[in-house]
Amino acid sequence: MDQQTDMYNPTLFSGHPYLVPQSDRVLVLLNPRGGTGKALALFETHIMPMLTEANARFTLLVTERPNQAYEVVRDQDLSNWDVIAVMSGDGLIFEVINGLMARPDWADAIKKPLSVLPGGSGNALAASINYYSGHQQVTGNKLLMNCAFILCKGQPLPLDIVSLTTSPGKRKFSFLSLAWGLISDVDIESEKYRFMGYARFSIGTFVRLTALRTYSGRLSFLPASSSASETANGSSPPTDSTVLQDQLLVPLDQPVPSHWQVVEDQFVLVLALYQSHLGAEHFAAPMIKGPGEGNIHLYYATSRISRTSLIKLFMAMEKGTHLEQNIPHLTHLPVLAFRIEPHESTGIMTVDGEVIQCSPIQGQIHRGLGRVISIAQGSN
Ligand SMILES: Nc1ncnc2c1ncn2[C@@H]1O[C@H](COP(=O)(O)OP(=O)(O)OP(=O)(O)O)[C@@H](O)[C@H]1O
Repeated sequence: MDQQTDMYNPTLFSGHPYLVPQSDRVLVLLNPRGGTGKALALFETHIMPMLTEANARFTLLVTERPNQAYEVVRDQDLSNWDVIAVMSGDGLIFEVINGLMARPDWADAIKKPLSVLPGGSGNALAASINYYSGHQQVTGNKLLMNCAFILCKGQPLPLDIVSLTTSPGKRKFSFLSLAWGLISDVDIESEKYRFMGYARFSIGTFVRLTALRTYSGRLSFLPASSSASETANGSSPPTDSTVLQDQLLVPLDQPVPSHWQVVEDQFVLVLALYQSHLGAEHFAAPMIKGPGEGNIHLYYATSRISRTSLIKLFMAMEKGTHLEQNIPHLTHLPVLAFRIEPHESTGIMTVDGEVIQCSPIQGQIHRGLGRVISIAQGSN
């Protein structure tokens, strides 16, 4: 579908019947402060008419503070809802996934279909779902309309989730990325240009490239070409089902298993990405064709990379052609698990665009643990 419109117009979708089952009950969680702060108005003018047309019953919950969405999905009876739609940037989706994983019945709860309606400045999952569903790369209201159409016409597909550990018992569940160095610096330092919307990332990249930083540390990873069923210590995975088991990992205070690869260097950037888009115009992993393929795409650049190469990288990333450029000192490989051990605690690390403390962290992918509404290629 390559139709795009700024305004809701039901006739545009004639021939594509709305498939939201009439009985579907949708909980819409909306962050009114996301992006340029227009999410609520856009919901009323663009999304509500589509949901009404689709006979979907929805309840709108406008969040009033950080962490509210986390608490709602952690504490509420989810049987009231068939779909949880999140109209926000990636930050609120992160809250929802972590709220679902904090429930005693997490294994069932995480299967609740999510739907993404872009309403923030970082809309990477929305852009990825838009791509998987066969749409052209678009931004702003066009992306929003495509995602609303996907909510109405799509189906729940498996969503990969990466379990991240920073210290014993301290876990986060991530649907998008772990970044250290240039990419997280730009993401966070450009917050002050939030009023510019998505342009904040271009300005932030330019500013950071003029004063490039390097970070010293150790990066370890388990290439995807290794046997996925192999556990970290060769034994059977633990059977305790009260928590999600990371059978590929050993505790952070122990050396990584001997079949992992280790790189010790000065890094300009490290990025572990598990969706196609890092932002609406950052087509960073074009090889990912669906939300549940089961690989982490690991990129890293060492301090030997030139500024010219970095500019080339970011420019080509807009169209997803960066891997065709053979950029020196940039490595890409699919992995199942990784560990990052910064030598210093200075620097910015982000999980799904949210800042975390810069300290040792490791993660492994759980293929198709969650579910997200998308349109599988070949199914429409
Ligand atoms: N009413 C609110 N006021 C302030 N913050 C809120 C509110 N509701 C949710 N939040 C918080 O705002 C954070 C960022 O939201 P979101 O990701 O939706 O927008 P964004 O513009 O893309 O921001 P970012 O680029 O920082 O991810 C979320 O982590 C959430 O906790």
